[in-house]
Amino acid sequence: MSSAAAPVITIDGPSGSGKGTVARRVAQTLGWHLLDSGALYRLVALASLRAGVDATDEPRLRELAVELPVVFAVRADGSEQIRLGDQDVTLDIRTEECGLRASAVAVLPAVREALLERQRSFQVPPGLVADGRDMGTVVFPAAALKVFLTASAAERANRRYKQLKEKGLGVSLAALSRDIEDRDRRDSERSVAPLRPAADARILDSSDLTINEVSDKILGWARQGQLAK
Ligand SMILES: Nc1ncnc2c1ncn2[C@@H]1O[C@H](COP(=O)(O)OP(=O)(O)O)[C@@H](O)[C@H]1O
Ligand SMILES: Nc1ccn([C@H]2C[C@H](O)[C@@H](COP(=O)(O)OP(=O)(O)O)O2)c(=O)n1
Repeated sequence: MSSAAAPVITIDGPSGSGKGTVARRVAQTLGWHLLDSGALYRLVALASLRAGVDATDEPRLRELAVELPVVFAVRADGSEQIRLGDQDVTLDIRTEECGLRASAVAVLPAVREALLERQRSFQVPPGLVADGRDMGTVVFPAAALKVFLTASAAERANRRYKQLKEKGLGVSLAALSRDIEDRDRRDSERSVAPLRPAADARILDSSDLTINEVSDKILGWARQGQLAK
């Protein structure tokens, strides 16, 4: 099978809707590859913060995105590790500071363009599950199954609050709710690749569903579409 023929499932949606968690589960169940596209934007954000590059300096940010020395690795205990050069940045990219900066650099067309081919290179057999904002609309418009995962803003803020606390990254719920609102607005209102469902996406509201229920629903759609047994 050529790599272009490898099937893709896209899961797009706003922050805290559960995309990353569910994409990982679906990929594991199917034995497919995983693309956490948000991690790439977060890595550009972190690299820019560390290099003292301004969030509006499009030419320098583009360079950082082109050069990004990222390695998605698995540790001996099976956990995932994200490296930037020889530095383990798995946790550093998950802070709200990095999320907000990622949302800011993601507005810039040159940054998005610089990351496009890198994202498409993940489409290899036996298949790919890709999560982000524009996976179904821009990066993989021919994906076999497109899901747009949502949840109420309050539920998403609560989830993110618990998640960051578990990781030892302290933040107040009120500040987090504001950050999520800001990010929702910026991600949805930008002119290039805004956050919105593809015309052929299935919309799934996870506010009252467990992680298992969401994963099973998507796997059911994959089976209906003959993508899985
Ligand atoms: N359906 C769900 N019900 C309850 N918690 C969830 C659900 N989906 C995800 N979560 C939790 O919410 C947090 C954010 O999920 P994550 O997958 O990182 O969201 P996203 O990638 O959309 O930002 C994680 O701690 C995850 O375990
Ligand atoms: N495909 C993507 C993925 C992320 N982004 C931008 C917009 C998001 O606010 C940031 C961070 O994305 P990420 O998916 O890691 O964020 P959440 O886990 O949903 O909070 O990057 C994007 O513009 N396009």
